[in-house]
Formats: sequence, C-alpha cells, structure tokens
Amino acid sequence: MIEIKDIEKSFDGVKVLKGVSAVFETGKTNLIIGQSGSGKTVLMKSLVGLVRPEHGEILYDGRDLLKLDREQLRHLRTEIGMLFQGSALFDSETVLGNVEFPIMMYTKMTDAERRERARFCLERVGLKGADDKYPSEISGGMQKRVAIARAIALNPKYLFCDEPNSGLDPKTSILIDELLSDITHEYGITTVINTHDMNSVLGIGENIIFINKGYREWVGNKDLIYETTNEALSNFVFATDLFQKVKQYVLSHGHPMKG
Ligand SMILES: Nc1ncnc2c1ncn2[C@@H]1O[C@H](COP(=O)(O)OP(=O)(O)OP(=O)(O)O)[C@@H](O)[C@H]1O
Repeated sequence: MIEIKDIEKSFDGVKVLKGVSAVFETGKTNLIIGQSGSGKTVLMKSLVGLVRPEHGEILYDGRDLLKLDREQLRHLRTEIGMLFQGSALFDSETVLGNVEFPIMMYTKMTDAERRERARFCLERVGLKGADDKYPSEISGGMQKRVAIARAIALNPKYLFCDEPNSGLDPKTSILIDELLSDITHEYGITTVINTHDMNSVLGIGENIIFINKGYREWVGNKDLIYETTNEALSNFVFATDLFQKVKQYVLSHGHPMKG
C-alpha cells in the first residue's frame, strides 16, 4: 500500500497540488484521473521521486519516500516497476535484451538465470517467440507488452503506469488493461495508473482517485462512479453522448456485467 498525506507542490509560486491525500491499495488497480492540467502527472512524478513536493508524506508500506537515504532509495527502486508513455523501449536492443536490462542493472543473476527470468516475463505477457525481434519490428500493442514484461522483471511490489493506452486502438487497449489488471491481482502489486481513458476507468477502476485543479475531489470505484454527485467528475467521465447513455442505462437497469 502507498499512502500519501497532504502533498503540496508549486512551480514558480503557483500551487499545482493542494494538499492531496490518498491511499493506493495493495493488489488493486489504482487509477489517477482528471482533466488535462489537473496535476495527475505531477502527482505521479511525486510518487516515484521525480518531483519533490514541498510538503507531505509518501509512505511506501510505512517508508516515507521523502525521508529515505540513498541506500534505502536504491532498495526501494528495485521494488518499483514503471511503464512509461510510448513504451520507451531501447531501439537497439532486442525484445529479450529490453526485458533483461533491469535484471542486469539491479541483480547479480547469472546470464542464464537472467535470460530465464526475462523469457518467463515475456511468456506471462503473451509474447512467446518474439525474443530476437527489435522494437521497430513489432506492433504498438506488442511493444506495450514488452514494456510490461520489463516493468515486472524484478517482481515489483509497486507498478506505475503512465497513460498505458496512449496510441493504442480500443481493442488492444482493453487487452492491455486486462493484462495489467490480471498481473496486479496475480502478484499482489500496488498498481497506480495515470489515465485519460474512460474505458479503463469503467473497466478496471478498482480504486479511482479524481484530481481536479490540484485537489483530490473524489475517491471511489468503477461502480460508485455512476452515482457520483460531484459535478466536475461527472462532466469529466460522462462527457460524451455514449458514456451518458451508458450511465443512464446502468442507473436505470443496473450494471449489465453483474448478475
Ligand atoms: N516542471 C514544471 N514547471 C512548471 N509548471 C509545471 C511543471 N510540471 C507541471 N507544471 C504545471 O502543473 C500543472 C499540472 O500539470 P500536470 O502535467 O500534472 O497535468 P496533468 O493532469 O497530468 O495533464 P495531462 O493530462 O495533460 O498530462 C499544469 O498547469 C502544468 O503546466
């Protein structure tokens, strides 16, 4: 579990995060959502230590990120997996080489052990047989799978995903969401996903944190979101005619996926 308390961050005297508190639960998909410019990325960067807030606590199972020394930080980094926007694979490395990279950086595994672990992760994300291909030779969806395999290579306790569906078609997006959700449950990972994608919100939002103008305005899950009375959240999630219709249907008939 990651708990943040009263996070404040300003740039050039302008407050971007205004006392944000939230809990990111273990073994769940925790989604950070909000309009463009609301502060999601700054929050995510604060969580992983790329931005240092002026105030607050970021507790990784009790360990305050902002108070760790260099050695403790290095150790914590081995427990964190990251999935960047656009996958961020090394173009000059093969698929297998990309997944082997963090293992080589952070462990003392032998070459054979490293290869075995990387192959296991690639199989887990459904990419058997692509080991020797280069990123430019595979599709965007496959690249995302390689990035997920790389992110889970060190068996992370925490997984951060920045806009995992950006650039993917709707069907591939759903498959990637399902994969992230399955991995989260299977390995008991605290997964934090920064997303704009309403299909993801309504599909895999087990713990949703809504940020609006630097405030945490709402917390709930994909079922509760239909009943929200928060106007900003409702306008954001149900902005299109299609999602309005889905909302009206669910409110009058109940959720179609539930017995
Ligand atoms: N390094 C920085 N220097 C100055 N201002 C910044 C910096 N990083 C972010 N900001 C500002 O902080 C605010 C929040 O930005 P942030 O990137 O967190 O928004 P976001 O919710 O992630 O938006 P998007 O969905 O478009 O990525 C914006 O007004 C942005 O201009």
